[in-house]
Amino acid sequence: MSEPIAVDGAESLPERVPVEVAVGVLVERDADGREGRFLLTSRPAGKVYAGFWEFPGGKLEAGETVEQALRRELIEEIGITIGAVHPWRELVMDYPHARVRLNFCKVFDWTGEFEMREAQAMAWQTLPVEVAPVLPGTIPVLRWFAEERGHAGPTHRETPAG
Ligand SMILES: Nc1nc2c([nH]c(=O)n2[C@@H]2O[C@H](COP(=O)(O)OP(=O)(O)OP(=O)(O)O)[C@@H](O)[C@H]2O)c(=O)[nH]1
Repeated sequence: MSEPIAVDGAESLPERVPVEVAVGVLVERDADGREGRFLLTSRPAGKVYAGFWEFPGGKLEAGETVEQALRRELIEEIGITIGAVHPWRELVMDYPHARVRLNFCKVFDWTGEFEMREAQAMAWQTLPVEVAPVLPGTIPVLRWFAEERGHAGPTHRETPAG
């Protein structure tokens, strides 16, 4: 797996055991199976990085697998029941507040109505992402999308438009 990515302020901290996080990358596909828009949600008020855009998900609870945590989090946070979970990539991020291992899973099928149960916002996006700012841990995912899709140029903006 790749080296951890450190956010400013985290470098001097001692080695920490990562907290496991299940992250859902919900992607729309067309009739030919080509991937299109993906879902970002904003972090709720009161959490670290409030207002930053990320992929929905959250920490594993004791005894849970990534898939179980993802199913639970997506019902709890955005009100949908997901179908098959496709493990995609892993990334360790060192934040000042925590070291996390992000277990990104693609999801192409879900049922239910989207309901932002933590008063977040949601946005279906393509590259380059229009919403800003995005969470540091989201930026590598946008790069992976760019590689998969042959997208050249910026993947996101640093500050909101306007
Ligand atoms: N959900 C999610 N978390 C991410 C992403 N990228 C990323 O670095 N993270 C980090 O992973 C951790 C996830 O924790 P969280 O606060 O969302 O999890 P949770 O819902 O279980 O939180 P809680 O402990 O407040 O109940 C945070 O440190 C967050 O900054 C992402 O794309 N999605």
